[in-house]
Amino acid sequence: MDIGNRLYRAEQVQALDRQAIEGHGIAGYELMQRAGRAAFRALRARWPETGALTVCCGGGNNGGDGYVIARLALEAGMAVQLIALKDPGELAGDAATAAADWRNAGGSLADPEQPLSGEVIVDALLGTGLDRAPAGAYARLIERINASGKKVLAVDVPSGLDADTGMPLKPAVRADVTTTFIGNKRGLYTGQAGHWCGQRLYFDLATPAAIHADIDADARLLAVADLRGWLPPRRPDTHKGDLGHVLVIGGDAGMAGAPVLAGQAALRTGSGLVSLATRAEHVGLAPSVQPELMAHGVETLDALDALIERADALALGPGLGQGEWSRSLWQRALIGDQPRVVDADALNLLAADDGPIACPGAVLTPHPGEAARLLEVSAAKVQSDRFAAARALAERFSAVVVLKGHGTLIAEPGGAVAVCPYGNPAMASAGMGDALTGIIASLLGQGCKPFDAACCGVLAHALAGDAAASGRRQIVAGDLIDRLADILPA
Ligand SMILES: NC(=O)C1=CN([C@@H]2O[C@H](COP(=O)(O)OP(=O)(O)OC[C@H]3O[C@@H](n4cnc5c(N)ncnc54)[C@H](O)[C@@H]3O)[C@@H](O)[C@H]2O)[C@H](O)CC1
Ligand SMILES: [K+]
Repeated sequence: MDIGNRLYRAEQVQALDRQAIEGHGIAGYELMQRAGRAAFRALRARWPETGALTVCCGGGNNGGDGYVIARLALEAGMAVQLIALKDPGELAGDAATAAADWRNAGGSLADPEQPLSGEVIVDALLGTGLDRAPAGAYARLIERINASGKKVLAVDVPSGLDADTGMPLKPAVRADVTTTFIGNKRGLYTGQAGHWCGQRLYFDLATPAAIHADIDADARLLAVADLRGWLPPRRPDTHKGDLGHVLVIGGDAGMAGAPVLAGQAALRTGSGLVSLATRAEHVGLAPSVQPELMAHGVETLDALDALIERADALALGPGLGQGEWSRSLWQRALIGDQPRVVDADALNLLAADDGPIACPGAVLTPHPGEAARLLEVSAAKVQSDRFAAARALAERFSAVVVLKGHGTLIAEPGGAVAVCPYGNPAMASAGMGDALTGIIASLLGQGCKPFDAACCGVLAHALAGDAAASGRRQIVAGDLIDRLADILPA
């Protein structure tokens, strides 16, 4: 796995720093200079015409990185307005060295009350040392940076953003680019992080891979290259019977289309056969929009049992509703031998049930609101630490959990967590969840293990959404489903 796809908490990154310094003899100031060089190069690459910088330096090593950047800019002939929130003479360690080198290169402090004059602002106020909400001069400068309308490069972490959770301890710097070093931070990839980080660039600073040997990543970033490894190989003699039969259960009054979208997505993901168990009055819809789908009106549990019997995987929940009919199907289909996806109203029924029901072999796919109901907390609490929420759900229901939203998380009982860095706001519309349910159910039916099916499904869904959106403001689930074939390698 690419080192940059290993995601860490801030305290783990500090341990990596120590490993590099104490375990491999790379001086801290050498690392700081490499960080400053990497950030400066990224800045020049992104904004090559820039001739003037404003560099905002805090009182620790994040500020130290800023002094390195300021010195490099001076040496490149750029104008540099450096605003220091701590007297450089009071800095310690590597930051003091960086400030001295900046001073020797001709650097001088700007009046902090002057307007921010640079074309690009470098945020080197706070990094992994953030331990409280910015206040006083830090808060005021962060607000000035955000109000400036200038382009912003954040050093290591946007100041004020919690590197573990992706939540801003307001105020936080809103950056166009965030350059992060040595250990990629898990909080840069989920929740609100995309809003505060902008483009995320990771640099290993040429530290030896060995520094990662003794520190287990807290999570991993999904990568496009992972897709092929999860997809069952196709042999020349493969036939539809080899590719699984998915049964989609849902489609109560007013929601006839949800199971159809899930079924279409399952077909596009490679299922051999897809059936729908839905309201009798909805049976005609599926074949009329997708003749490859088989649809059955299920008004008795015997009829459902016969269909479940023939299925290799279930997609339980799209448009299921929460009435008597819904609940009877849900009770029959929630637990069983086949792997299953439990989504939408099937999750709400699960949350309404007294006491958690273990769902071994299942993949639960809540959005933050459904997750909140399942954990009996507020949605804000879920979003305040998505990693903790996803892990708690996986343990509570003994199931793989997909916590949807920006930076979707996939957690399995026992702790492994994957993060999806793809997807876009044009996907915020009804039906996207039904499509994801169908994709994951299809992969389960093709023999993928639940965690792999969830990771592969989330990744394919997000990549198809990016391909379908490509700059548009809004797409519908059908647009995404149509792009799955382009995303999934033969
Ligand atoms: N360690 C290395 O070899 C490298 C580190 N790099 C950079 O260093 C920072 C981490 O530096 P650190 O001094 O630990 O913390 P910060 O600079 O983020 O914070 C400094 C200091 O500020 C105090 N503080 C915390 N929260 C607040 C707040 N809200 N307001 C004011 N002050 C606050 C607290 O005492 C902190 O200790 C890392 O991010 C990298 O940028 C190099 O990049 C690589 C080598
Ligand atoms: K910063």
